[in-house]
Amino acid sequence: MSLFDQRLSEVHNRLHHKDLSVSELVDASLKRIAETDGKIGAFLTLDEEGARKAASELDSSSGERGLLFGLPAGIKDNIVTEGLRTTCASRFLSNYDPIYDATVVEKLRSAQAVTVGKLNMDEFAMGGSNENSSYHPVRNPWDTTRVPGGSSGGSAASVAAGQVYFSLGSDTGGSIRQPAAYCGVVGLKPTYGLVSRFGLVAFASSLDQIGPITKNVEDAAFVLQAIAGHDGRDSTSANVDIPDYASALTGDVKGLRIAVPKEYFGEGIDPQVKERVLEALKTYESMGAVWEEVSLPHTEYAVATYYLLSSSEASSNLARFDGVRYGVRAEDPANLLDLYRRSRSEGFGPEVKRRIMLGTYALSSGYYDAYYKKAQQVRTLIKRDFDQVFEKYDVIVSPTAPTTAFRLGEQVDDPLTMYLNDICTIPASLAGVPAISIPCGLADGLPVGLQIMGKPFDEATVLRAAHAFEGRTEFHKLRPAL
Ligand SMILES: NC(=O)C[C@H](N)C(=O)O
Repeated sequence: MSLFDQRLSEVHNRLHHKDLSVSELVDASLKRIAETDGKIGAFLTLDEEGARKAASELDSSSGERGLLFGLPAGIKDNIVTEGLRTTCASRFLSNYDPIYDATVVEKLRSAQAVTVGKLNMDEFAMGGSNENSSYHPVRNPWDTTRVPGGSSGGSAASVAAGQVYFSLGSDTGGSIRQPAAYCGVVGLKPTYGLVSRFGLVAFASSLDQIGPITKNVEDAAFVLQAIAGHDGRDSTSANVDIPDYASALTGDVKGLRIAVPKEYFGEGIDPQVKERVLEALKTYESMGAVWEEVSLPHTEYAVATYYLLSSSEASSNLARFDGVRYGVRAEDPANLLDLYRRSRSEGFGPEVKRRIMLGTYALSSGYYDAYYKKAQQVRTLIKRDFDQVFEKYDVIVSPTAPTTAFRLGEQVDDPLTMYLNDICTIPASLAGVPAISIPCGLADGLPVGLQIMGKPFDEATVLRAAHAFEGRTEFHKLRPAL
């Protein structure tokens, strides 16, 4: 068993008894990356020197230990790290070394985790396969001819490949959960506002959330504990009490009321994926939970609503990349307009350009009411569907993605098919509610993800339900043969 397959409590126990050092943990991470990343491509930047230095400082430190003491972590490359290159997997930011740390990075440091590097992703988090990285694609550790999902593909693949103990990803419409499902790991998108977005390069500000990717639910609870909380530097950060998530993991789901929305089991859902999810519901039944079919009637509009709103917000957020303030500047511009035009044409990849154009169109006068405003109204209807179901039920369960990981190249020229992969994850994003993906079995040797959605700020119940399932099953222990 690899060091990173041990539970956090075991690792901490060994560190405490000096049977293991932080330097050994970091060396194990760097060695595994050196051995496997040629095949996977999860990392864009490694910080070997910084990680080794942090490890030796922790080894010689005394006093109370942080929650994530000594654990090697990878960070998605759209979360800024002081002095450590942060590219968002874009050519535009190929020379960007931030002058500050994101709040989550500060929080990881104060919890004493060790950052080993920055993880590959779809450019500016736009994509569901990681093929939109301007540098190189990520490959799925279960089958390197397949995609790891996206946009946090590097974050999910690095945990699945045992390169790091945990990682951080970001989720706008499924970018933590779908890659976690494809790579057979745990991925949690918190309630909008629970985790600070300060220092997350904005894609769609009303949807973006940072969250953990881990090998098991208990670790997800610990990482969430470390990164959640109010931050005055993010105006959308919620000022709520943060419960002790680990103490919610009781293993007990007796009487838990599970809603199963029929719209998530229709056309386009792979029969084997459906089968695994129905088996998971039987497992819940055997533990004393009760489930019933419900309807979330506006589900069919979710994908269109999301791509209108997220592209509109992206077109506005990405206006800051103009070759003047950030990023690579076009050579020898004839005038200011030429500078803008060529810097943006050369800096952004095709998918980012597509979204900027879609979003600019949706926001332009004359079309605003028909597209952007209408989409905002539909978003409210989708949110209401959730509110109504949560009046009677504690959680909503569905597949995380309609299929398992597809092959590289299979959908890259077909943006619409690519967008439809988000059908199960987007509604929770639009409603702003928490959702986790956990492994629930294999289909033709590839991992299937189970999605559990919860009430706003009720991560504790989501984690409890996910953890109880893990206690009854062995799926989270399956590892790819790399
Ligand atoms: N960013 C996300 O959450 C993933 C989604 N597939 C998108 O491209 O927008």
